[in-house]
Amino acid sequence: MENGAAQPVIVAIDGPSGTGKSSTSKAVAAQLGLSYLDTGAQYRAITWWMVTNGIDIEDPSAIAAVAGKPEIVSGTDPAGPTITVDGTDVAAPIRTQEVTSQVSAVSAVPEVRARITELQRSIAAGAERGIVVEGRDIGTTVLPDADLKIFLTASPEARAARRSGELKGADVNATREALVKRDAADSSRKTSPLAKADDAVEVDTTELTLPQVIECVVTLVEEKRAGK
Ligand SMILES: Nc1ncnc2c1ncn2[C@@H]1O[C@H](COP(=O)(O)OP(=O)(O)OP(=O)(O)O)[C@@H](O)[C@H]1O
Ligand SMILES: Nc1ccn([C@H]2C[C@H](O)[C@@H](COP(=O)(O)O)O2)c(=O)n1
Repeated sequence: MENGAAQPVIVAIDGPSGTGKSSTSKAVAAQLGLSYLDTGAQYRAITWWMVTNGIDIEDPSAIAAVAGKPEIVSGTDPAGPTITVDGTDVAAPIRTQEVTSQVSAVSAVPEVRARITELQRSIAAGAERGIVVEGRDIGTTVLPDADLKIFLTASPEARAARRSGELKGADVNATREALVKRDAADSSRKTSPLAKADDAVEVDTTELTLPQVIECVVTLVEEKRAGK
């Protein structure tokens, strides 16, 4: 631009569980001075609220009836992203096994998706310098006009090894089975399933280190900004 101010850039990063979306998105946003939004954390937060309030997760109509109740607030600083529900910091409880095992069922309910999608669009629209938004349906549904769409993949074996390392020695086979099951549920739901947008750039991270993936995505954003 003539005045030297960069146009805000919207980057959508989607992909299955454990492909490196959060680590990559946070680092890319920090490096480029952009905001960062973890949409999985928002679905986890609404799931935590449902569990805490005794809502029957097996009953989509019970979930739909209260989908508008919790107030979810996401802090978008990549150096310290935050998430609260009705003013309570839920960054830790949304990562429990109880929430992880139920989040696919809650996030499949159309009323939940409508609510969270609206929130995501309003956060992206308010990001003055631009934003990196990561999830499962960002390029296809939430921000179909994003400037750059990335779809990260990795073999289930690589993803399980990464996750079990993170979970300090959790059984790799059980971890692999759990993530493959969650991906199947997220890919097969009717409303905005996990999917690669037709115009997304696919990056297979199986054989790449995290710094290599970050460098690859930063380069793609810079090329986009330079109009290449
Ligand atoms: N290319 C890579 N090589 C090795 N480890 C990686 C790579 N990318 C990410 N990791 C590690 O894998 C783990 C999962 O990464 P991350 O949480 O970023 O994935 P994700 O796609 O956001 O997962 P989820 O969808 O389940 O939230 C982390 O411990 C992270 O440090
Ligand atoms: N855009 C999104 C983001 C996440 N979800 C659902 C499906 C995932 O299994 C779950 C947790 O996400 P994670 O923290 O593992 O990234 O949230 C979704 O449906 N759409």
